[in-house]
Amino acid sequence: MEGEQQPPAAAEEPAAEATEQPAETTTTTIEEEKPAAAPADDAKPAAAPSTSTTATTTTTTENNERHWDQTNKKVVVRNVLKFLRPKEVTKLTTEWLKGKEHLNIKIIKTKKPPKDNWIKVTLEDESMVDPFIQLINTGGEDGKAITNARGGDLCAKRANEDQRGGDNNNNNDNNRKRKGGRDGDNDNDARKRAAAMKVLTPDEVRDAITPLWRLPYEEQLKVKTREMIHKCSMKIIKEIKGKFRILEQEARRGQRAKCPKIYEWVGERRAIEMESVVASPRLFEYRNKCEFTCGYRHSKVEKEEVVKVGGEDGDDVMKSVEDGAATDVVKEEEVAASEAKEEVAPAVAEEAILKTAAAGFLAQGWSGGVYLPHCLQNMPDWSCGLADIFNEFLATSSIPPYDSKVHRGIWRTITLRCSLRTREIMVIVVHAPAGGGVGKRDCGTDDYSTVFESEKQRLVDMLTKDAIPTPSRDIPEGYKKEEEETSGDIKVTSIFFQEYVGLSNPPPEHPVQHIYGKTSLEERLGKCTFQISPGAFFQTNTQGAEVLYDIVVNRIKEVTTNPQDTLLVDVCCGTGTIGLTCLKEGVVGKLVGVDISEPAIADAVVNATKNGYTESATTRFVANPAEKVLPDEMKNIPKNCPVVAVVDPARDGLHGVVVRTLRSNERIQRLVYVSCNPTGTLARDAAMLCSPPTKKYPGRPFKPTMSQPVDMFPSTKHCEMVMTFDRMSVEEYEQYHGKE
Ligand SMILES: C[S@@+](CC[C@H](N)C(=O)[O-])C[C@H]1O[C@@H](n2cnc3c(N)ncnc32)[C@H](O)[C@@H]1O
Repeated sequence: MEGEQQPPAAAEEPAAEATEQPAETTTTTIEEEKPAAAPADDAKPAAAPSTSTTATTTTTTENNERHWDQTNKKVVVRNVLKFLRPKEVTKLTTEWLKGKEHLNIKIIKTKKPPKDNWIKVTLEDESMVDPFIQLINTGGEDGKAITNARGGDLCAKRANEDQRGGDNNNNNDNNRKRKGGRDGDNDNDARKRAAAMKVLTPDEVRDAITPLWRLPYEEQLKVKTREMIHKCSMKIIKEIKGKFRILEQEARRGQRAKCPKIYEWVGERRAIEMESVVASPRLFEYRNKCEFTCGYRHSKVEKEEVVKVGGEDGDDVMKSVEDGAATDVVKEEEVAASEAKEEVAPAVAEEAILKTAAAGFLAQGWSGGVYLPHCLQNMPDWSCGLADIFNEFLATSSIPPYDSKVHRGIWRTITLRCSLRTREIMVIVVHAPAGGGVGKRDCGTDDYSTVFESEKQRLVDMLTKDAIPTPSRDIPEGYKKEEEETSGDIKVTSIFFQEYVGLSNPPPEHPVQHIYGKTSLEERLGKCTFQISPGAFFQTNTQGAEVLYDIVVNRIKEVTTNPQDTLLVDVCCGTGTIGLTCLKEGVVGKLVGVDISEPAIADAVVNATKNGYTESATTRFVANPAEKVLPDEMKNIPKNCPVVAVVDPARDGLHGVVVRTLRSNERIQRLVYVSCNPTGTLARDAAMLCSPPTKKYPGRPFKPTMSQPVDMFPSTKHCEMVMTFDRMSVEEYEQYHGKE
């Protein structure tokens, strides 16, 4: 997430600026090379079948394996050349296997970041991993080495043993060599580790997670408005001008007939007028979803209270003399034995830091341990109260937290979702298999199968037996307790466990195991009620979402002269929130929603009925990637039906096919783009929507006509944007491009 720096699992949260997408291609077998598929993110769920009826969600772990991450089938091959195109990557990997058909190795996917010299290869089956590694590292039976185009040796390793291309095992030999290469590097590493081991003060935690917290709210809004002007509207104009320049160059080279004159609006001083950021109705405790990482909390201990216990290999293990609570500390060292040697540099060990199993935020990366949410103004009391329960549980659990560096341990993340309006709380506990994470030891010391079920039950009891405790908060001055709209106890009403072996976070449709209470959360937003399943997206600031959706409703209302007959195409519709709100507000009469997430679409189908839309002619929800189904969905809309569109993609923005479809369907005169990444992917997509037509992006261009930022995350740098695009008129278009 951008400013807020929630732990990594928050799929819908703003994260770092969009980075260059690695080239990822899918091939089938070595004999039969299929054309490269569209780039897709590793973490993206597989395509779901198109459906207009209720999409059922698997709520058991029976089929877990089907969905599990393919970590065990992934190999990282290093020392390939940089800057290979997807086609070249496919060609290269096919060449590796040429003449080796008898080895029966099948590559199903490759991933190659353009600027790196490694390729991550996914094999069809785990049994192919060792022969493949052997082939790359030692050559074929003919003894012919497999090299890169310059004759350099390639080096293959299992992805879960490789640091940069796979994960984070610091014991990587290559790494050692690199680190040991220069003394200065070692010093730097030690310094970095020492800095990482520093225990942050509450102010420093707030600086890391809510970096604008020191500014009065009015100032925060000004900072965000300026950021939107410079990094969103000016960036879009720069990108559009860049596209004109490319067209000019192509025309000069004779690659196109002519280049149109630059559109007048693009050259204007304030080509995209940016409105001031609309304030969030709640400034504090606004989050309805909190995600905690399980790990170890670091706290300084008085030196007199600590004896250093020399581990077998001289490991620095600290033990509290006072209460004899060494077990947790020692346990962690056990779980991350090899890592601990690297982690605790001698200078650092002197600092006497006690580590206690806990859940919270990684305010300074994994090495710095987890920090409690109690000092953060945006965290509601209920989430801190639940964190207290989790911390009591973890500190007394015989099962350790997961260590993502060595992929060992069990408890991974905890997601809490709450509706203050219905007083319901949903808890989702993500854990590695009870038998051990992917980095488990052969000796079985990571196997917690015998105690896992009883520990699960103990946690459920702790979460549901009594009222949520009132946490003791450490909030700075100026914090005003928000007034609640409803009263009464807030209770944990549903609990899920989710087993996951992958290295990152589970995709939305990864199966969950329902353990307690209701199977979904109910939230009220505007005039609608929504069911939310564990894997479905929902805006994390409920009152902020009402402001956001109001703006969208008004932008749509402005152009629907005949609302009852108008159809809204809601791309990335989630649980149907925007579309159903528009129906309820009477600004459109029909709705087609598309979302890649099956659980979200299953919710959307229920939500349509919940809010009074039972007719299939009124609502249709499709569970599939928009790039796959939108072209046909658009074709199926009756010719005489007026259409408006809203898109609300995740941080990686719209797929090129979606931009092309929206752009080329000139019956869409207005497009409302809701973006959680206005300085990144919105700028990119806006330029593709507004530039002169090309073969790839045909159709009269759009123009941005209103840009309304909305603050959904006070105290953080993040900002949501509603940008309205209107189709350029035929007359204006002809001024630049002549008559068709
Ligand atoms: C920011 S959320 C918006 C959801 C909804 N509009 C709302 O406000 O609750 C982005 C949504 O995009 C969906 N998504 C991600 N990739 C997609 C794709 N390729 N096609 C369709 N939907 C996608 C996610 O599942 C998620 O529900």
